[in-house]
Amino acid sequence: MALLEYEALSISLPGTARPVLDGIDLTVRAGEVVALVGESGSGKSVTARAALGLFPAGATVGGRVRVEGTDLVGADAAELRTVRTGTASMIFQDPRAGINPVRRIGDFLTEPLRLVHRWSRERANARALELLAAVGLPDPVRHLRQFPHELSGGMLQRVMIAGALTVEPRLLLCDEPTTALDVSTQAEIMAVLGRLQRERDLGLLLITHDIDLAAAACDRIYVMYAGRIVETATTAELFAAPRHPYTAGLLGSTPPLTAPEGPPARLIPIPGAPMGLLDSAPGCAFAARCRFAAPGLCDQSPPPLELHGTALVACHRADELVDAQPNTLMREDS
Ligand SMILES: Nc1ncnc2c1ncn2[C@@H]1O[C@H](COP(=O)(O)OP(=O)(O)OP(=O)(O)O)[C@@H](O)[C@H]1O
Repeated sequence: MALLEYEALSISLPGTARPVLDGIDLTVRAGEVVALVGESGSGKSVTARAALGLFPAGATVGGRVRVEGTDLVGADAAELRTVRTGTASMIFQDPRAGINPVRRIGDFLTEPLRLVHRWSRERANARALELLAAVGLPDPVRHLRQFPHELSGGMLQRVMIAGALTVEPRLLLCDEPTTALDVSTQAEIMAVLGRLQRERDLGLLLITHDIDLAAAACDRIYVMYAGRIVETATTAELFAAPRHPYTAGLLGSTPPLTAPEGPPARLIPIPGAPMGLLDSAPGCAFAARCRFAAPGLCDQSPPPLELHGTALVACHRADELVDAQPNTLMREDS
């Protein structure tokens, strides 16, 4: 049984032209690190929140989201509580938005343990101290008494990671956990997450717009566009041979983490803009921005997510493009 499993999850909001999520299939196994990558507005955060049974107000929800077998679509209050206070935890982009500025760090870390799990103050404090040390904060005893404004953004994100781990979850959902931080702090936070994931054998779903960050941290990558998964493969396969033109576009529009030898690669932005919820297309949602779109095919019917080689790809032309090198797929002028 998968730790986290989405099966044809669809979410629609009233007054929109297309679903926020359209038939999402995604799996995270125990101890596995998986990324969900895509541009702003593609539906990554809505997908992550669904793993805690959090759906947008007024939404129509279809399909399944199972956490250790419990389906959160239509789950009752007791099932949701078990998942949210035990199995799964979430870390968000902005640590200051997730913590009460007038409560001490110690209260933030110990209250869930004392109020939900009925731990004694001593036991909860001991656990908080252990976790503050585990996330690499220098003075756990002092930090327990501090207020959020006394810590830097990077230190506070470590506190949020400690908070997410208080109940010993098996699944950690990380929604852009480093986007609000400077570059060197980003690397430190990713290192802390990686170490804790390995030590505790956590299943981890990393939500990010940064495909290089995903590659550095993850075993497998799902690429999302306009509410659909357009490609998924192991990180090595995806980077060696991206099969969807959007994946290739993402790879070509972000600077590589490590500089290759020779002159720096030219970065090529993906032309056009992502599709909003008020726009819809009868065919592939990426067709209007895709230099490989075939009139009469790609603009007519949505491509299904199908196995091409070892990757799942939603592109009508995936087989024709399979031999194209990533740089050919990305070049504007070839
Ligand atoms: N609660 C909500 N009510 C109405 N619309 C929503 C709600 N949550 C998300 N949306 C819309 O759903 C779409 C997907 O949003 P989502 O936050 O999942 O995107 P994202 O890929 O995480 O983008 P970003 O990286 O900018 O956060 C957006 O158009 C957003 O405006």
